[in-house]
Amino acid sequence: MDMDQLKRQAAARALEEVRDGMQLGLGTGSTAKHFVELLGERVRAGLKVIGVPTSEATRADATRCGVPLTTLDEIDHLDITVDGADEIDPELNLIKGGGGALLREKIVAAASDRMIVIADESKWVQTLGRFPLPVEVIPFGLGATRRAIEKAFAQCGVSGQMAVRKAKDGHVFVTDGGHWIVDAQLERIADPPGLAGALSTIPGVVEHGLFIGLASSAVLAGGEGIRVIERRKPKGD
Ligand SMILES: O=C(CO)[C@H](O)[C@H](O)COP(=O)(O)O
Repeated sequence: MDMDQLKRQAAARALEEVRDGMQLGLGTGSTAKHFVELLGERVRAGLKVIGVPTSEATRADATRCGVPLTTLDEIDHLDITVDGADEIDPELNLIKGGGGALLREKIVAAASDRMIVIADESKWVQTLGRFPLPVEVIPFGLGATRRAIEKAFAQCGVSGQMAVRKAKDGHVFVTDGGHWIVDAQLERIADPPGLAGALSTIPGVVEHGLFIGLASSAVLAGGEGIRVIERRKPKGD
């Protein structure tokens, strides 16, 4: 079975948790796109749900698939967010933002009663960090922000190359919020909550790709079948 089929299987498993009347956060990326497509099939068959997309790309996909959309200004909470991830550790800490949507993804996940992460098994790691950590930054004062990020890394015992993300056309990648992303090649993040806290205090950092205490469960599809890992601590701890 190829990777794309595994992603679709994980998405299909998460769809089993969706009930009539639910308000859903819709993630971004190739795995989340499978979820949106499968959800669209159910909506066309009569399921009543409403979704909040985490990116303009997902908004376009959901609209094409016939999934009705709303915003976090119109509704006061979400029942479930289903989203992919770049890395998932055994505490269900995540690295996200490979697709550049980390800011909206984190806002939507934090507004949800449950976040279900869907992925193929390759995203499961013992320690986060092999995937470059995305840090969303304000272009103004980037030099100062980069120095502050380096200082935060040093305080947390990590270091590595940082690079401003480029789009396929070679220009700087600009997020849906109009910001830039610095990708940091850290290799091994021993204390994800500590690093998340340190990055959050830097003025030019809008958000970072460490999702701590947000995922309720992870659905991992692999050659041996599907594994569902539930978070041990309650959400927010
Ligand atoms: O965080 C994300 C986008 O910002 C994605 O969820 C993450 O990059 C995983 O993407 P894919 O399902 O394509 O592997």
